Amino acid sequence: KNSYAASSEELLKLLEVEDKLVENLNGYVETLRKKLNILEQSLKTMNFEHYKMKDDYEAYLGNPVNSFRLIHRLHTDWGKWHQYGSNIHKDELERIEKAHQMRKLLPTALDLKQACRGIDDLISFYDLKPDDLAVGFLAGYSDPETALSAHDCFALGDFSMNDRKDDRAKAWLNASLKQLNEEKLPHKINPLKKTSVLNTWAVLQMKNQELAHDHHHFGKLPKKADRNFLSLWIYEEMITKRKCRDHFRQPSRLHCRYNSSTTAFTRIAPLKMEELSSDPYMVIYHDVIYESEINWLLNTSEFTLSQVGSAGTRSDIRSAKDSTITLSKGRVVGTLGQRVTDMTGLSMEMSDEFSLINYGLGGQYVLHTDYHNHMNEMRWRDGDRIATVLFYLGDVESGGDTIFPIIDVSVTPKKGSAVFWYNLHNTGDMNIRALHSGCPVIVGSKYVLTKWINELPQMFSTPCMKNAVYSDV
Ligand SMILES: O=C(O)CCC(=O)C(=O)O
Ligand SMILES: [Fe+2]
Repeated sequence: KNSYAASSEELLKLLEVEDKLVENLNGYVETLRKKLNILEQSLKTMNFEHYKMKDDYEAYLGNPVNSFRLIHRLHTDWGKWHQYGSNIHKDELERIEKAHQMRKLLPTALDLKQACRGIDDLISFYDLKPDDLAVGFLAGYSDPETALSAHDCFALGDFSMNDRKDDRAKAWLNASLKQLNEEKLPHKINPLKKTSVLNTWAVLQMKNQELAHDHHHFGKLPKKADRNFLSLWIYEEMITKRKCRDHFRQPSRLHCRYNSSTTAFTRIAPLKMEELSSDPYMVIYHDVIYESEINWLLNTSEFTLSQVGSAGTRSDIRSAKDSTITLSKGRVVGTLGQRVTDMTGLSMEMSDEFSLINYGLGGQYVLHTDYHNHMNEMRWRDGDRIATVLFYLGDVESGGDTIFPIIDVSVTPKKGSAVFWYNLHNTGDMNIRALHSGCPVIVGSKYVLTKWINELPQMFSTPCMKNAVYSDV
């Protein structure tokens, strides 16, 4: 048997095959529709009698003719219904048999592979984008009629993955998810499950990290971490050690207690907190934001697609979808501002507005520090970000930890928790140990709410230690 993908002659034959299949399925649907019509008719008749009787069955049965009819129809009609239902029409059977016969004319797995290879070559040779193909944009022409289905994209993603083109595979999987969300005519008999796509994604993600582990970049890097190279170096180290992947949430070296001392509020309603690090000072609060507040945040905010904000640039590697929003209005925002004060003992004056970030599949926040480290008059005028509070608005199925690679702390998003840490030393110097990153989301989506706290209004409430020991890396 010839390969279908190879020539247009062969493809023409396939068109004929499809013609016949469509004709056959049409006939099958027609036969079933006739059957359905008959059944609907009988149902009407039988319902009519049945409900007439139920209206007032004493009156109904008081009439001997009705009693006779009841017995008669139960004896004959209902028995016939069973017979009719179990009797598969000859035409029906023939249609199924024909579809079965035609299976041997259908393309095989090998044909599909060759077709995938064809598309893949097009992409390689002409530098096309899977995203463009997915929506029917090809070589300058846009035709929604030729858009690929979620299933198509998934098949191409699977092919690219087996062909070791991981970036391309990810692009296809993304396109597949997008089509899944937008599909107007989803396939009822052979539906594509979202979890299948997500699982393949997860496999890909893990494979990537395996590869990163195999390349020992270490040798090429400066032995003594030069300040300028620090970021790069740590980043490499992070990948190599697969910190994101290992869920090595450190058991708390310090201790867990209730915070009942920061403000008057916490004295009445202590917050559950867990200390993660003393340099920089870092704690997690549990159950610190209510379900109702989370719902308000997620339902009221309009997500605008944009790159993750000023503190860190978004990864070039990939980031499926993320969005930031500034929340400046609303009662909940005021309440949450007060909550942050209760947690930190810090004033919210001059701080950035809350920022809501949503990460989709593979979404990440590359290694960064939250401070600006302006070393001129801007610092005295605008202040720097002394501390950060990061609320987790939901759980993440897999991935998405916030990691602090220098101090080996990793925080797994947990709905209702918040992590608080200092970015600056008491001296006002930046603390490089607060370097952090949002790991790529593997499965699920991640919502966080960030408050970057300004140093200036804290002037009189935080201790000033002029000659503090500079505890760098
Ligand atoms: O999403 C995360 O885990 C990190 C977010 C972050 O670093 C920030 O908002 O500054
Ligand atoms: Fe950050």
